[in-house]
Amino acid sequence: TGSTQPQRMLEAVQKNATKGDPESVFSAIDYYGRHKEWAMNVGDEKGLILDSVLTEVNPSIALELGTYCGYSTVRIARLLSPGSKLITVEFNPAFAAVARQIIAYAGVQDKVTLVEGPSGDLIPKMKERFGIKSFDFVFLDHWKDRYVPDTKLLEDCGLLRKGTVLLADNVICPGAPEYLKYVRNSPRYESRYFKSNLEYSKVEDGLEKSVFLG
Ligand SMILES: Nc1ncnc2c1ncn2[C@@H]1O[C@H](/C=C/CNC(=O)c2cc([N+](=O)[O-])cc(O)c2O)[C@@H](O)[C@H]1O
Ligand SMILES: [Mg+2]
Repeated sequence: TGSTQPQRMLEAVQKNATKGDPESVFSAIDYYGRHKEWAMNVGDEKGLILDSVLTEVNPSIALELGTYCGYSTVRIARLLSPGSKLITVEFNPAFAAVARQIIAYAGVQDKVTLVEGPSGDLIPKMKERFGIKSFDFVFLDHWKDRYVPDTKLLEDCGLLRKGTVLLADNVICPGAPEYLKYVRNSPRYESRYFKSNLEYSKVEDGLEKSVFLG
């Protein structure tokens, strides 16, 4: 009955997931996205790649651009070590409101700070507002034409350090061609493509993992 897709996803979580169990929350969203109504979550297949990169990096401070309903927020937060934090940025208040409820339902709210507003405005304020020196991990999953400007902004604001890992969703579908050119041609990044499929579909998509070299 929810009027928007995020609201319908929240209902699916409340109906099918177990409170405090992050795995059941993102599994309920995957079930919904695969069997009820396609949704732009990173999903279960690419989610396994996200999980493995996260486990390898084990970030103390992580950033997510584009919360949407909080699927990847929950997926990331569940793997963070005690004391580690994820800052997630979302400029649509309605989506942010749903994401907060999904994050809370999963029980990962203590690890997550959801900041409402456009990434372009918020990134320059990260240091002063959150006392961050630099990010260990960044997940890019917002509008695809913002990947390059926001990556440059993160560089210019000194928010990347030698070894920071950027992981970008959808570099094939819908595609982020300028971003691929940027990170693959820059001597400041060591980039690698992880081939997969678009969420809940057979279309090719993948994640680009780029390590900032300083
Ligand atoms: N500058 C900004 N600052 C803060 N929040 C921002 C933002 N730009 C966008 N957002 C938010 O991030 C989400 C957008 C995701 C775009 N993904 C997509 O368009 C997308 C599309 C497909 N697809 O069409 O197959 C598949 C996918 O996995 C996708 O992520 C929305 O929640 C939007 O409100
Ligand atoms: Mg995506």
